[in-house]
Amino acid sequence: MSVHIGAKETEIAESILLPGDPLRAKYIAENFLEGAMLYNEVRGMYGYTGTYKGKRVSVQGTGMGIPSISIYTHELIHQYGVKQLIRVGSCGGVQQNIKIRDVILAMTASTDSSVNRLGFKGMDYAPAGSFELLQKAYSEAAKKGMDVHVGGVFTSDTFYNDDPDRIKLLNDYRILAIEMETSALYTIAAKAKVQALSILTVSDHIVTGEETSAAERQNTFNEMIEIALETVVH
Ligand SMILES: O=P(O)(O)O[C@H]1O[C@H](CO)[C@@H](O)[C@H]1O
Ligand SMILES: O=c1cc[nH]c(=O)[nH]1
Repeated sequence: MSVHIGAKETEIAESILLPGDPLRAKYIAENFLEGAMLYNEVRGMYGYTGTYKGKRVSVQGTGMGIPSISIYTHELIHQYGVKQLIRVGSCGGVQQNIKIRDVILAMTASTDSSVNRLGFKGMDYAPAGSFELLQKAYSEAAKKGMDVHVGGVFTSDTFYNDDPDRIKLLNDYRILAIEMETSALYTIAAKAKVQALSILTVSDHIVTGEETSAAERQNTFNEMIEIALETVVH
């Protein structure tokens, strides 16, 4: 057991999917994994281990924001020996060519969080996803005929932000979408020398205000989940 995860040492697989929402973890376990066993209920942050196409895979909710995902990834890597971490999250589209329901593979994650600056003695660090996982995810998506966007995302410490200049700035620098965890995931994984990737579904568009319905979200989340699981088994 770790401080926030109630699993025994051997109950978590080396490859894990990380949704922010614990109920998305339950949904993935119940609909995509065979023989899924619930290993964590501490704080309602569900974690399950099962198999996908014969390979042992876990799925763990991380909560929202950098502090929360940092706790779970730290414990998963350092106390449970997890080696491959794939976030399966939602995000807000920024560029005009990004449409709701699109899937994004996050190559890099810029951020307004000061966590990395504190750790890097005032210097800027460039959090990047695992090239191997990115390449596999891209090719698995292509095999399924799914169009995905690949590029930089922005990890924000705030969900509600009404500064209009911020969106223009992100747009000018070709940021594809905003979410709240990837910068921390990539930084923690890099230091621990393990692989990480964020696969994101656009749930709403920050500029146009378009939104998905709950049913639409579920179906498009399925595409992202399938890409993540195929990436893990190939
Ligand atoms: O859908 P998840 O994975 O939680 O991701 C996004 O949704 C939450 C905000 O609603 C933040 O955690 C953001 O990163
Ligand atoms: O706009 C959005 C949508 C999902 N997640 C975010 O962080 N922002």
